[in-house]
Amino acid sequence: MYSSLRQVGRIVEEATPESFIFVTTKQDHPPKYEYVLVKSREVVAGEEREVDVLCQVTGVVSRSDAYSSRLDLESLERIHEAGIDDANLLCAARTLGYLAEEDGRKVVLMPRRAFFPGNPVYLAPDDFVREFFSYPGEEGIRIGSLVSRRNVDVYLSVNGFRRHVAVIAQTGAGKSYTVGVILEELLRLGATAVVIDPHADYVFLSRDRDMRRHEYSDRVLVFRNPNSTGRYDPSQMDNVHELTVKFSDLSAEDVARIAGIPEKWTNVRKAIRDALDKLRGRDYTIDDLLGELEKMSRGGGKEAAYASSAYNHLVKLRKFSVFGRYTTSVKDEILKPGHVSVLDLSGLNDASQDYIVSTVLEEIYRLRYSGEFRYPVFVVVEEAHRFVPSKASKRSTMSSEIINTIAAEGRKFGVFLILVTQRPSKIDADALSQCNSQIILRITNPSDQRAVAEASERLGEDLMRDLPGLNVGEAIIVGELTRVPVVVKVRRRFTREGGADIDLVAELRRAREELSLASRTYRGEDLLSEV
Ligand SMILES: Nc1ncnc2c1ncn2[C@@H]1O[C@H](COP(=O)(O)OP(=O)(O)OP(=O)(O)O)[C@@H](O)[C@H]1O
Repeated sequence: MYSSLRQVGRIVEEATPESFIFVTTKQDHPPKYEYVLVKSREVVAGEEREVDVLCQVTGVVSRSDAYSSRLDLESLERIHEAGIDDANLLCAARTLGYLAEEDGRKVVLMPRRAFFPGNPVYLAPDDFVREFFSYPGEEGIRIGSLVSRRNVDVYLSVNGFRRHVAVIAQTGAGKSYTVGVILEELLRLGATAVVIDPHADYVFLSRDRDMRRHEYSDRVLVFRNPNSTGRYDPSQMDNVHELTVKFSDLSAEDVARIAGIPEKWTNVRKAIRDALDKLRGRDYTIDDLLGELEKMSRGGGKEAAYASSAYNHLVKLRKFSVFGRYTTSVKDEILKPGHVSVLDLSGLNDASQDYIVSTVLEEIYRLRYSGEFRYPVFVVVEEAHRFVPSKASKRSTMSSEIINTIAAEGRKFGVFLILVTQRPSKIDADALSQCNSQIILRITNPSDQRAVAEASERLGEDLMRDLPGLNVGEAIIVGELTRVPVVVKVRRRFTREGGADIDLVAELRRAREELSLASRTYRGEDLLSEV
């Protein structure tokens, strides 16, 4: 099938259908992550036939008997001078599978029969590798290229998003960048998506890297809360809308929670309830509630003290002008077919963000559940551990229930989650394990590595070991998004990032220029002369 198969080794010692080792050459050995091909005989559709099995190098070891660790340096030098070179090179490889057709679709099957010692190992041709990592036409989205072969593009299965996705990495490893690539592709496919964006990382999605509009600009909407700390000027951007919540829609419990009044402060909470009772039937604002509490605090006794305490907590909320006279409608404004809507929650306290996320997600779910919204919806939740925390953290949030519901039932109603987190050990294990696919970038923290391993059955020990060694923008992808686990260099974004690392050198240079501070480069001689 492949005219120019190049042999790079032979299988030695024990070999199983899952893994084997092969001896290769020192000059030209396949590096770690490289793809190799081994031929095997398997029963496919009732017939035994030869199949080409894709395998991946998981480790490379060189060994020598002559250069023994028991010898001293002089003896080793003598061996070297005598021109003895008995080192050989061994590669460990794991099997990824062979391609077969089932119901007109390409599937990857694992071989059942062992490979045999002595069998040749070939370098896998590019076209063979490509078949594993591509999907026909609109069935795939291009995420990047193979780390080990940059000329082989990697696509994710669009249908793989049906069973939710988790994007996990430590800070700065490239999570938001990767999600940006996915959103670009979803825009191209005309998908409807809502992005929960606590740090205004996605607000420039409508602009290219040079801040120019691109062909999908009109289909990116940004909902900016009045407290946003996002570094963008709405007047210079397209499709920026205000994100607000009608204060009088909040229950007494919601108000107390958002104001940070602990549940056990029942008397203070009651003061809020009493004040709200007096305002019922009116379209009141936070100032009206503060007015009522102030009146109550002027009376005598304990009630006045509780009202005063409630006042002092609530007055801090006033600065969150997100709570106004109008609730931005999910049905009529946020959820627009074929649009990506970014909810910029930056600058709000955790409880306000939590309230907004829970109400927005509940409404999205309702609209899909009832059939009122006819298209599938992708929901990106950045900082997911803050909205759906682990049970062990003993933190309760309003949004965890709806996120767990969507994680468990959403796929039946066409709501698909992309949970993004830098703390997998801090996110609810149930929600994480409902994400059938994981895109995992660099993680060095052992407890986070453990949490990832627990949530993903497909992340074998080999891949686990690779997590700390990934570079920025490199990801291991496992699950239904790909036919076989893959290590990818995520492609460049064409849209502009919102939360990219700042160029500190350039920023300091600008500060020096603006402050007219002289900059001086020290050379070695200068320093010596000063001493
Ligand atoms: N695939 C990539 N190609 C090029 N640059 C990348 C890639 N991925 C990430 N980067 C760069 O690395 C930096 C960190 O990326 P990003 O902001 O996505 O990380 P993060 O994991 O989301 O971090 P945080 O948790 O702090 O938000 C950015 O400056 C970004 O430009």
